[in-house]
Amino acid sequence: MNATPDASLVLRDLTVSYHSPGRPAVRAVAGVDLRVEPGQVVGLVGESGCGKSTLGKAAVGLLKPASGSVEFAGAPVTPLGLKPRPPAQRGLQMVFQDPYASLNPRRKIGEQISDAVVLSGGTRADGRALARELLDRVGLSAEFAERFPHEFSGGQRQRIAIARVLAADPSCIVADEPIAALDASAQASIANLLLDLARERGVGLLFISHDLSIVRQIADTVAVMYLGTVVESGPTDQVWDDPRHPYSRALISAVPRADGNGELPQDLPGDVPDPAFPPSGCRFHPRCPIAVDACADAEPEPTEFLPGRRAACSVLAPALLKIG
Ligand SMILES: Nc1ncnc2c1ncn2[C@@H]1O[C@H](COP(=O)(O)OP(=O)(O)OP(=O)(O)O)[C@@H](O)[C@H]1O
Repeated sequence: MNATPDASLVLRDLTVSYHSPGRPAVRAVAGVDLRVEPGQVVGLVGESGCGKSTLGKAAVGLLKPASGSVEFAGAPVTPLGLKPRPPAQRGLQMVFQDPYASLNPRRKIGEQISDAVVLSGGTRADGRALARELLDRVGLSAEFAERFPHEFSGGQRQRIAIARVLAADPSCIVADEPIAALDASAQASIANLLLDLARERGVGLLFISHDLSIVRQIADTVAVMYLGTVVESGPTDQVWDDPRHPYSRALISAVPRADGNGELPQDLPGDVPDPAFPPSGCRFHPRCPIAVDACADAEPEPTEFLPGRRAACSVLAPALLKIG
């Protein structure tokens, strides 16, 4: 099983909005460009509520874009439920935060893993054989195929969920906080399992997490989100060692939160604004230590100041380009 060579996931100027009665629309993702190449691990980080999950769901077709586009393997991703997915899009799969919710409690896990084989025209016997092989691959016993989800720990269930995704022979996996619900020892092993899949099978991985230290360990490139926009992106080591956008700087020098739920950016005044009422111009300007009056007027375009490195900041742009 090898990933399709052209199986890139490409988000272009993606905007996703939520509409609730009596409330202004919430642009939870506001004009994001992002690319995940085969075999590449892209980390998506940012504080709670910045739009990471919304972006992940739109990337696999669980939410419909308000504007912009999502393409996988050169074709637009079909929103789920509208019409049958083209076979090539079965290669785009999602791993969720809560593995239990994605498993049927009443069916043996071997059957659930084998469904993907049957869906793509194989026999149930082939599916069962593959399920045993994949359970072994994700570090579980092939004998577990005969058991039910409730018999497993959180970390084991996430391995089962990953085995089920692998049965669809994915070329790209969007993993939305796949370790957030797990205990510390399971967190590292699930993150490493996903990383191994990217390396061994050439699977592209969009790894969404508020855990900066895990992202730093496994991601090749990282995108930092703030209030629906990507403010900085680039090779992980470079962004970590030398963040340029004022928000990335604050996030990367972050302190762990007392509730264990990610990190809090340091030295920033105020809270993340309500995305139903985003600030004008640059969404970060009311909290930004280097903002000037003009930042309230125009939204900054991302500037590529070094190959593969972008930051969206009008104040820094001239200096960044000079450095680049
Ligand atoms: N179904 C919904 N209806 C209305 N607003 C929503 C809905 N789901 C999310 N939002 C809002 O969209 C914004 C982005 O939410 P999202 O869950 O994508 O962020 P996140 O970065 O993944 O946060 P978390 O890590 O807490 O899940 C938030 O302000 C959230 O309140």
